[in-house]
Amino acid sequence: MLTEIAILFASVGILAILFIKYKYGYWKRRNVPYLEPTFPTGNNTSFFPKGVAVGKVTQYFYNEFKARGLKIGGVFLGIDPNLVLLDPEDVRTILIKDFNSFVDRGIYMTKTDPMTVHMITQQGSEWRNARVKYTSVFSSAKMKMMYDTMKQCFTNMIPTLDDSAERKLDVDVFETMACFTTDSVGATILGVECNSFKDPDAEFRRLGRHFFEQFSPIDRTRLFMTVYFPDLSKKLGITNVQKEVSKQFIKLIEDTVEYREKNNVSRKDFLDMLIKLKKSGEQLDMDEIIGQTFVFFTAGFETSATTSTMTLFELAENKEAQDRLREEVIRTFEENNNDLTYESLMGMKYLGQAVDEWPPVTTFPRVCVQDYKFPGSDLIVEKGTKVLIPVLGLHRDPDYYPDPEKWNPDRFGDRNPKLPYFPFGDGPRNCIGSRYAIMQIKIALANILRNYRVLPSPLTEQPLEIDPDTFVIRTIQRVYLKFEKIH
Ligand code: HEM
Repeated sequence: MLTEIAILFASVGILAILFIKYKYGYWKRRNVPYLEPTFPTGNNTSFFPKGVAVGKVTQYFYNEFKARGLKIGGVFLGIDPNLVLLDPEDVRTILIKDFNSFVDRGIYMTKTDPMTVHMITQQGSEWRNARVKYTSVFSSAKMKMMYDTMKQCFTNMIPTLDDSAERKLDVDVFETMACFTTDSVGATILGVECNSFKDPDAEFRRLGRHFFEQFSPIDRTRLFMTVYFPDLSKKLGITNVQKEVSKQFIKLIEDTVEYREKNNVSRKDFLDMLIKLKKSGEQLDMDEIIGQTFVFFTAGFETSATTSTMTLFELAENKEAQDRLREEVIRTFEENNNDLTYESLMGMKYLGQAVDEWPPVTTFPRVCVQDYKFPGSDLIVEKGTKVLIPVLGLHRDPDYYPDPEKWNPDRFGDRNPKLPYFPFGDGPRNCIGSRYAIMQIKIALANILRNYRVLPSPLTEQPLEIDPDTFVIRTIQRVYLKFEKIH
């Protein structure tokens, strides 16, 4: 009996090794230059990624292939082959012109958890229907409608910054920006007052922190499985959202929708628009409301908080740029009767350039949905192949952006549109929330600069390094700054 069990194990082991070897032979068989993978993570360097997708490692892929003079290269994430595109023209072609062959992202979702099913992960016609439905929710008219609410949320930050300025405290900038973006997203999307500044343990801030920063060994194992073995994970119904986060968020949304429907409450927020869509006969059930509001909440606060944090850090290090930006802000306020309208905020040129210098996303993927031949090449990309856009690699390539590590908003003064720049993706599946994000970041930066001088803090350990495990750029070290009130 023991011998038979040993033979069974040995056979399964040998079959598994042969299967993995076969999978790792994919790019060789297709004659595509590739990086040698190692089981189980393939070419990813991060064993326990903290999120849904790979991150900084894509810059390494980009640099490796670029050093070999290549325009495309093959890598493996887990055992799945991924094609890395280096040529900005190829990137634009698949995102825009030949979008129909690359509609999906292939980011993990499972129907067993509604929190994982939303616009980022939806595929094919399901995604198309959602995109049509929600495009109007993000129109510039709707942004203007939310502008005052967002501006109001900024005032929540003032007592904290005033107090820190008076007591000369070092401020944890990401935490402060995340409290603002959480309040703002909570108010404009869910119509709730999050009170993140008043209560450090406020429910929504706690949820956001939990989702992006706190992973138990079980959560990490789930993330490992869903990133490296998505097909098996799907069969097993494994979710990549922490159970506690799911439970709390679902309850919050269900209770709010039920309350509003029962009491006929109408508000100027996204949830209200979704409830109205549901009432108007659109196909929209509670699971969909949960998934979409969850992605608006998570995509809405973390990325904007990162860009705001890093821009403030750079401004503290570059006094001249800070003074120049403050001058523009004060002039704009003065020209508008000491107020800041939506139009005047969006019209500030140097502010726009400063924000453009810190795009927070490292990469985004596409999946080939029908066999595709690249123009001017013999390569046929097979249906089902994942394609990685190495955004960080492209944005920090000195051939396009000289001295790329130096923060220099002037490089966006008269940017050549041919240069690769994909902070919000591109084409029909670009970021639906880009207007919202820019408005939110600009409100924070303009109002801070008008009221405070931002200074470096000795508590920030430099040089700052990007955490390799995250998909949105996060520094390993916390960023602290000092704020000095301008009277
Ligand atoms: C600085 C802030 C932000 C950045 C840098 C950012 C970046 C991105 C990127 C790179 C993509 C993928 C685009 C592609 O595949 O072509 C994306 C998609 C998306 N983003 Fe954002 N985003 C930001 C803020 C927001 C906000 C505020 C929201 C919503 C409130 C949002 C909602 C979404 C959604 C729903 C998608 C999926 C769109 C689709 O598949 O149709 N994002 N974002």
